[in-house]
Amino acid sequence: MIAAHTVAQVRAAEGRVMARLPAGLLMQRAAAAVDVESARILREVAGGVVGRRVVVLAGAGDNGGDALFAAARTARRGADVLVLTTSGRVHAAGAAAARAAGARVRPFAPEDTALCAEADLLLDGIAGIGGSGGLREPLRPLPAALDADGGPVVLALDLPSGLDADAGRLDAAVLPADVTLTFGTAKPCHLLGPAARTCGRLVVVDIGITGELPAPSVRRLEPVDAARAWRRARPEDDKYSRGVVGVVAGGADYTGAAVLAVEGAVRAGAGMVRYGGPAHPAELVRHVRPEVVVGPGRVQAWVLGPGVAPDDEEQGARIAAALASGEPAVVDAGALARLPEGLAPQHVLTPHAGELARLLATLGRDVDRAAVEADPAAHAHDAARATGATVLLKGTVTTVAGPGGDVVTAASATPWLSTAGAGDVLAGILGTVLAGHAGALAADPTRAAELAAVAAVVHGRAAALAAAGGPVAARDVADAVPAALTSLPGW
Ligand SMILES: NC(=O)C1=CN([C@@H]2O[C@H](COP(=O)(O)OP(=O)(O)OC[C@H]3O[C@@H](n4cnc5c(N)ncnc54)[C@H](O)[C@@H]3O)[C@@H](O)[C@H]2O)[C@@H](O)CC1
Ligand SMILES: Nc1ncnc2c1ncn2[C@@H]1O[C@H](COP(=O)(O)OP(=O)(O)O)[C@@H](O)[C@H]1O
Ligand SMILES: [K+]
Repeated sequence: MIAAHTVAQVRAAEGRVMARLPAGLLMQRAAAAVDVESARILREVAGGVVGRRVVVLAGAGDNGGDALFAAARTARRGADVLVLTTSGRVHAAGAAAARAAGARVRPFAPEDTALCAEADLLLDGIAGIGGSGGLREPLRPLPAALDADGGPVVLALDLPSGLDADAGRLDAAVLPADVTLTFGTAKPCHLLGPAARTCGRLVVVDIGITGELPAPSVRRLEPVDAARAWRRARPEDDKYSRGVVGVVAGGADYTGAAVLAVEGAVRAGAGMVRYGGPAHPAELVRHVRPEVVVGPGRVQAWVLGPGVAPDDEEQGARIAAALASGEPAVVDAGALARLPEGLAPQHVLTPHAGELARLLATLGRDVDRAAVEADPAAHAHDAARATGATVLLKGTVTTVAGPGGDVVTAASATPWLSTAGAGDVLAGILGTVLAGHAGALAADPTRAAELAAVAAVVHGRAAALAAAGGPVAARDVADAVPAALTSLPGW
């Protein structure tokens, strides 16, 4: 898991640690890590450190201070270091250290854009967690100038300048990084889309504040977390204790969605899958999966809505009854258009951006698909708070928001997963995860957010395995789930 903390949480933790340490020690730890990474990058891309061109952009705050002390260390290794200050103010001790080590230090001028583009390595110490409002003039043209092939490796200190540390938004000019070294803990911008895409490879540097940090406000689940959370079959299990998934999916028009949701649930290891729906998809489901039981009975978790038409009264009644039962449920596609009052955290809504925009519009919000894609976490959160349910928003980064404010993400495994029916398979996988943890969810329904992200991690890994770098069909994603599970580190 990668844990991310807000600016307020980081500042509080840093304050407590700094009160007991000599002044400036945390900054030296940050600068030392930047220097080591800089040297590693220079050896990799320029074959060495001595004489290699390093341009350091240093802003007015402590982010600039980190950059200046890092510049001093890298200059002492023999690199050719030019520090360009981007504000009238500069960290005085840092600037003195850089100069004493042989770095040149002067203000940034618009024509320096070309110098930046020619460097082997560009350190971004313009602004960190104190930044706001995007890149300012005269730095705004810089990202476009660096975009060309053969430009420098950009190493961001703490975060790419221009990002708001606490948000996934990307609505202002940002200097995208190839590598981001973040200090103490990740920040929400590193994990939330679309901002996360500008961070490159993320490295969290231990500067000694971990013990003072509270529970993270945003988490990214990794494959090893999915392995830990996945319920294994136990010797004492029977099919009921392993979890029965009830699938209400498909109808006269969309029969395939029923098959795919069922496939997802079966392949993820449900003890039993019960299917509820009209005769035609039911026959198809039985044909593809003879192990499925058609008709009502006890279930531990539901998968509701894939392929259900808005005017399908028969399926609508099954969905309403399932939601009224209070059992954990995946609420997908057609079921999203008929949400009752009184949803709870064990109900996991699984919209894509367009569906979430429609859902929020029914709640009186003035949002469209583009607005959701511009800030997925904020909109998922809004829907979770307004409905009382957990919301898993699909997309490049899968973003799960609980009604209590927690956010859990799963990074994309392959963009080939954006294919018709992939969401139906995810719904089935998640149904099995919820059914397998029905007892834990009864005790603490807020665990649904983490479990939803677990399902997304496994779905993504199955897609990556099945795709093997190329296209993949939804059905193949379901088929790859067992192999995806056994390939998890720590399985
Ligand atoms: N607080 C601490 O204990 C530590 C902080 N560290 C560093 O300090 C940073 C936070 O330092 P500060 O609180 O001084 O804040 P920052 O250095 O992140 O930014 C504040 C300064 O940048 C200017 N600024 C804000 N937005 C800008 C923008 N969009 N473009 C250009 N300039 C902008 C502001 O006018 C202000 O002077 C962290 O991100 C991290 O890099 C590290 O040294 C580790 C320890
Ligand atoms: N660019 C992308 N990169 C990675 N995964 C994606 C991307 N776009 C969508 N996905 C994933 O693909 C799946 C598509 O689901 P969905 O839109 O519901 O499709 P359908 O309704 O056709 O089944 C989701 O799991 C989503 O997270
Ligand atoms: K920065």
